[in-house]
Amino acid sequence: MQIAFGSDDENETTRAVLDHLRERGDVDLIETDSWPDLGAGVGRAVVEGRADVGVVMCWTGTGTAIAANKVPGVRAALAWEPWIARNARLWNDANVLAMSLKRLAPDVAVEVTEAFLDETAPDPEEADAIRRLGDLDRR
Ligand SMILES: O=C(CO)[C@H](O)[C@H](O)COP(=O)(O)O
Repeated sequence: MQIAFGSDDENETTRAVLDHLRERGDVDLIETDSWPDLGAGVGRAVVEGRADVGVVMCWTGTGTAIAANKVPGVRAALAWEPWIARNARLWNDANVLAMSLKRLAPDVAVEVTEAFLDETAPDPEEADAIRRLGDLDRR
């Protein structure tokens, strides 16, 4: 699996997530300390096919999620617990995971990341809703 990863700061939580991502696949590190550029850079890596999924982190997780979602084709989801991450994949076909590097403990952030990566395909029952999300990119 190719994973694009970007974080605008570094701490125990980001290091734990990055270590986990490196166990799960090849990591393309997007490096800039500007969170809008970071979110968009990870988003572009995903929609341009250089990565299967992306993971973004900033203090809140929200700024990088918003920036990633500005890239047409990105479905970035902010998650803080595994259930949210898993269902963002299943029900929203999320292709970028966003997390707060300040508010998640390292083990929780790794569990959230694992849940996100473990779900590899959306729920077929959500196909129509996911198609409608794609339509919004084209309006
Ligand atoms: O959480 C964030 C954006 O949502 C940023 O990480 C936070 O605002 C710090 O950014 P900067 O160091 O550029 O001021």
